Amino acid sequence: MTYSIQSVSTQFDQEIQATIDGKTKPLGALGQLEVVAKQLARVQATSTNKVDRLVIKKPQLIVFAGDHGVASEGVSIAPSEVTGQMVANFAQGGAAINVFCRQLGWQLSVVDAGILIAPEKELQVINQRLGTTTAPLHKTQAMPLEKVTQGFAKANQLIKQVKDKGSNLVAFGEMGIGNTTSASAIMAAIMQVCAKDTVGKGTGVTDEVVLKKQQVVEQALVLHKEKLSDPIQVLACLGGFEIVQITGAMLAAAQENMHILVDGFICTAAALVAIQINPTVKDYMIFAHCSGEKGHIKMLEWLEVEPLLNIGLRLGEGTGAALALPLIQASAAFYNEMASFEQADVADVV
Ligand SMILES: Cc1cc2ncn([C@H]3O[C@H](COP(=O)(O)O)[C@@H](O)[C@H]3O)c2cc1C
Ligand SMILES: O=C(O)c1cccnc1
Repeated sequence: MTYSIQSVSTQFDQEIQATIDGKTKPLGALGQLEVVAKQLARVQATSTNKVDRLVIKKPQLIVFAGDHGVASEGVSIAPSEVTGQMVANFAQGGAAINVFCRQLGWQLSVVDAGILIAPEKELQVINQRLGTTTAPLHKTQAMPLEKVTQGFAKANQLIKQVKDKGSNLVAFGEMGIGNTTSASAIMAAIMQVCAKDTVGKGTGVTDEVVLKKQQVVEQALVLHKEKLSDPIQVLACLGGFEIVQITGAMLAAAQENMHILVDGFICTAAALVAIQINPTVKDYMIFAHCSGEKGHIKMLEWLEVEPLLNIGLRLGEGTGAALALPLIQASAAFYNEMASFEQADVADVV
């Protein structure tokens, strides 16, 4: 699958910076909100050729769920069944992500990307199943290559629908017991670092289990060594059905000129792969937070990006992304609504 992602417009950079600097505040005093405002303006100018007003329309959060064969190695505090149980919880409105979406005005969709226990028919879960679970990544490929292509196609369609409904900002969350092991393996493969630097406690496993996770990841990296220079193969060998679809959805969202809000460790692993596939996608990404999961800060440093929040979240589900939305809205609001020195008749300090 190839993506045609436009480089974001830089032709209005001077005008954007002048607008930001002209507001009634000391230069740079709104910190990262100014960085986000500039990024929003660049992305929006790419399709509108205008930078006079920024809009955040119908923010949409999508949680993708997938089960992982590696979970049977005991790499999590929970068994695989919990993935399906949490999917039902999402559909019934009881999870952390539901609470924050209700509080903050996100539209929330839940996607079954391939889980062991399929949700009851009456539950509102979008069926984009690529299977029931991946294979254990340290013993064989997690999935055949075709599943990656299929997953990208499904994600693409979903993003088109979201765009058609009028959204210009999409965030992703994930649910999948064992997926910090998969994400750690992806991180190690792409950043070319060893398992020791990528594996953390996930749901909160003991130090003994962390060692077991490291061994599993090391074994997977050795097993698939020949294939890991290709990002699509990285997904097939080490990924999960939810991670595949998040990667595809990020690329599709950039192609649709939408803002992408990246959540924690697992979603950033998907972002790493997406950037390998098409580096331009990065211009559309805003990094919501720095997770408490050990490897996340290293991923963010490697990407040379600054997350908006650092409040020790280590949950996933898209919770960090959900909580960062008000900051993005604040960035657009100050850009649109703050008076300039001239308008307010304040002596210009610039
Ligand atoms: C009840 C429960 C709710 C969750 N919500 C998100 N996760 C998070 O934990 C999992 C990753 O950690 P690990 O690799 O250690 O399994 C993912 O499902 C992630 O979304 C949860 C985990 C549990 C147990
Ligand atoms: O940062 C995350 O996304 C995360 C960390 C631990 C467990 N689940 C998700």
